[in-house]
Amino acid sequence: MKIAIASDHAGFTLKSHLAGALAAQGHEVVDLGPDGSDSVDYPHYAQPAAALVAAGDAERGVLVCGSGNGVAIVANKVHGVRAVNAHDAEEAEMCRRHNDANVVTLSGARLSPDEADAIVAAFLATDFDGGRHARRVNQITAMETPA
Ligand SMILES: O=C(CO)[C@H](O)[C@H](O)[C@H](O)COP(=O)(O)O
Repeated sequence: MKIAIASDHAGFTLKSHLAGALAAQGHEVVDLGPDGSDSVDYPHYAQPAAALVAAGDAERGVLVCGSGNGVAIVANKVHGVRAVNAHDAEEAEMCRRHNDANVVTLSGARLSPDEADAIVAAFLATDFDGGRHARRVNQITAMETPA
């Protein structure tokens, strides 16, 4: 799977771990930075990664900041992106099954590498349930389209 990944300084260490782990699993990882842990502003990194997902140039996105909240807010500004800050594998599974989330965001401050691996694995492995959930996701998408 082609995966866009990005972070800020507070997510850099976990992002680097995940980029390596995902590549080792055979995924095509597009790392949009940053390249180090110097202080940066998360909108500058989260937006290009989310835009790649929205454009269909990456199937999923993985974003990391200190809390996971800032990058989620940014990603959800991009039309076509449904980003969820997942704290455990069950949340990651459910945001796929019910929300067709295409971006997962993570807390670099609170998650261990093993916890993050489990969240991302569930996020990538789980399909959308469709059905009544598709109707609701379509309602969200309609909100993005000017009348
Ligand atoms: O969590 C974040 C945004 O939601 C960021 O990664 C930062 O950790 C947070 O904004 C604090 O910023 P600082 O410049 O590292 O103090």
